Amino acid sequence: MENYERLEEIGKGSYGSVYKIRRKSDNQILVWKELDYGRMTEREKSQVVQEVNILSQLNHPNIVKYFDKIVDKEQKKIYIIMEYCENGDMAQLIKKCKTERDHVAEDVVWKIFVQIILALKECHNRKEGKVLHRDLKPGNVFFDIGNNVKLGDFGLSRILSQESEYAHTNVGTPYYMSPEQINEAQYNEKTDIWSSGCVLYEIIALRPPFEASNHLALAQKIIGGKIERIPERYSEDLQNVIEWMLSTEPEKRPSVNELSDIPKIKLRMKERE
Ligand SMILES: CNC(=O)c1c(C)[nH]c(/C=C2\C(=O)Nc3ccc(Cl)cc32)c1C
Repeated sequence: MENYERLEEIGKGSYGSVYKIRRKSDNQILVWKELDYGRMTEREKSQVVQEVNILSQLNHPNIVKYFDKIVDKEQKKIYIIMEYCENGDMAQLIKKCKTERDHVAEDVVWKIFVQIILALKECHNRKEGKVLHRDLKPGNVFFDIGNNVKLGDFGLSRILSQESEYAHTNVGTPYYMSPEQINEAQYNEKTDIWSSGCVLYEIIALRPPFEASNHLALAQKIIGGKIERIPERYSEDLQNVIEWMLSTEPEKRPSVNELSDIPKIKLRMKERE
């Protein structure tokens, strides 16, 4: 703790607050997610261990970098130290576009989309067992100083060990919940594909693809599978990939590898190599 100076609170992650901090040794600006495990159930505690374990193993330019963790036994707090993303999260970008009645240019949408796919590829194609993020939403997609996309907050993530191909605990934010999660069926990496389709839709339409005033009506819309076309200014290509990702049946959704073969995505992935 003494190695860092805590600066202002900048956000609320799952289970705790995110603070901007300064590492005294080199004045590097980082963040820590402060978690009060004193009030956590055993399950929640093991989830935190899982989060730190997963984050420390994932090393990719489009996933927030994990640096260290500090456990304060007296205060019963754990601090997860990660990289600072100067330009905040995508929820703020969407809010800004809405207030300024502005739209995200199609080219920027593809750039963001490609980086989310690259981050998901790192998670889903991991040889030690695919990692499901499970809580993809605009509030968990961050931008660094260069506006590079950083997938963050693996607070609800899960490593799918080889044998158990499916997970079944029900978590995640209602808006972005997939049909299979609502049906309490089993789900796998295609659930992340669904929620990244929701995120992509929201960057474009500046609202989630499925909205309702209560969970039941929302669930009916999500299972109903009707999606309003994205604004006319955006291409058929974009509309088609979103519809593909938001297929009600998980098997019909593309994998990260199938998404990588879409010409407009393949092209931009090559540019980033
Ligand atoms: C108003 N808050 C912000 O603009 C903001 C900024 C400048 N950074 C953040 C958040 C993070 C940040 O900067 N790095 C992070 C690493 C992991 C997680 Cl879960 C969150 C962050 C936020 C929410």
